[in-house]
Amino acid sequence: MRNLAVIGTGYVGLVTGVCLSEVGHHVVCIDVDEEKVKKMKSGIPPIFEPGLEELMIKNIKNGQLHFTTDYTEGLKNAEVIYITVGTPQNIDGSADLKYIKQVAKDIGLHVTHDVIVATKSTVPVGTNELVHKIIQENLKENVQIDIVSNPEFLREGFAIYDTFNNDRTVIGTSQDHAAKIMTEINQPFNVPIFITDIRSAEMIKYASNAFLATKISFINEIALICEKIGANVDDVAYGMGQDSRIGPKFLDAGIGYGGSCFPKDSIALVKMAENVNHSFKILNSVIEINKKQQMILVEKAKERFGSLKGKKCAMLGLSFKPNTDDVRESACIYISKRLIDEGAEVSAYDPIAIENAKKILDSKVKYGANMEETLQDTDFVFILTDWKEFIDFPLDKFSDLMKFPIIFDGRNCYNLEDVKQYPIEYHSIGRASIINK
Ligand SMILES: NC(=O)c1ccc[n+]([C@@H]2O[C@H](COP(=O)([O-])OP(=O)(O)OC[C@H]3O[C@@H](n4cnc5c(N)ncnc54)[C@H](O)[C@@H]3O)[C@@H](O)[C@H]2O)c1
Ligand SMILES: O=c1ccn([C@@H]2O[C@H](COP(=O)(O)OP(=O)(O)O[C@H]3O[C@H](CO)[C@@H](O)[C@H](O)[C@H]3O)[C@@H](O)[C@H]2O)c(=O)[nH]1
Repeated sequence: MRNLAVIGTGYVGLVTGVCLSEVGHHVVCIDVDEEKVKKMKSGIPPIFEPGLEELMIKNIKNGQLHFTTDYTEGLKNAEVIYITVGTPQNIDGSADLKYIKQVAKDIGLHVTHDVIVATKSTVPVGTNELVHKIIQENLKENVQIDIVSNPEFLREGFAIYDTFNNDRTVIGTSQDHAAKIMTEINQPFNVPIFITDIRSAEMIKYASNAFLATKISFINEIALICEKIGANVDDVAYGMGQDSRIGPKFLDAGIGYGGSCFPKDSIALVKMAENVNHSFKILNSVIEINKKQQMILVEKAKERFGSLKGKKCAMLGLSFKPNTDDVRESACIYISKRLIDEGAEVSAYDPIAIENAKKILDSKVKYGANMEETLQDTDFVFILTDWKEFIDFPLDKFSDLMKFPIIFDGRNCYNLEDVKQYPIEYHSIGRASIINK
């Protein structure tokens, strides 16, 4: 088993550190955020991720997992250093590499022995070469630095499961020695390993996210056509997904994709293509379709009511998808703003993301303690996230709590035949509306 350092403890860093310690490696996680490190040292994860806390506490207790803000201490024995810091967007949409560059400099300044540096952050093609250059420029000792691109494919909400059950691990390197060590470190996860060159590994990550985003925008366009021609997009997606060349996943029509990855990575890939004089037309359309799709419920509500001025809306679901408290690029940000601009009153509820939402949504948004309180006396509901709590909510309760239940479901949470049993007006995505008085 190896001594490893993980720099950055966001989703990727913390999950990576915890899972590597779980399979027996000795891991030190380094972060510049002192508050966060203090919390993690006492076993409190700064993010909500099913199963993470238990594994974290277990491995801290058995001495496999440590946290520090000190690079000297953190890198002292590391045979592999993982870089997992954020790569947010610049104003023009390209990837902002300021955290990556800072980390590369700090590795150069602190490392005193031969080491492999593996980048897990999503970085534009060529970045690992830049990381190598910055480390070399700052080295104080004559040591060997091997560079590896090791992109991360985990999904929030399934991060631990994905680490142990991923479809592939990608290792990009030109060094046989580095490929051998990285393969050995990853062996306990039992995930197929694909070794390639650094640039291809970097591109695999962006191309994968862009392709998944494309599937989502494609089915959302199909949904809009289904509504106009009287087909049911859920059945269409099911029928398409039966073809193994297409596959059933990522064909759920809805209010588009959000989160910390697809929106930023798709724009970053467009920019990367522009830098080599290629106009990435499909991906530009995917992004444009997604922006439009995020507003689809507002358009439906405006069509239904004429004006939203003075209307009371209950917004259910604030995280960008279920099983996470992450609200980064969640559709609720744009939808609530538009509702307020249209003069509507917005009450909102989410099982776990309210505190994060409060930090970014307009102060005019009011929050309910539960679904019942949020729905009380509202004119219409927007369902933005397919939380199990919403799917399981008894449909008759909508009529009990609302003046007259008008539901705009952005995630197709309910079966149309079930809805027909209740006095509910129901508008969903890519399916016929139900007007039951
Ligand atoms: N979130 C995901 O599900 C996911 C999945 C796959 C890939 N990625 C990619 O992984 C990268 C990280 O994403 P995230 O969501 O985990 O990031 P994040 O922004 O949530 O966390 C980054 C962490 O790095 C720390 N940090 C910043 N500068 C540092 C420094 N100089 N030294 C030490 N720590 C430092 C921050 O304090 C923070 O804790 C991004 O490139 C992202 O695109 C994310
Ligand atoms: O059929 C679908 C599938 C997803 N979504 C939406 O797409 C977004 C992203 O969902 P998901 O991919 O499950 O979440 P992430 O945690 O953002 O994971 C993506 O982004 C990560 C960061 O790069 C990658 O590591 C993962 O492989 C990739 O799935 C969410 O808003 C979902 O609601 C749909 O609208 N329809």
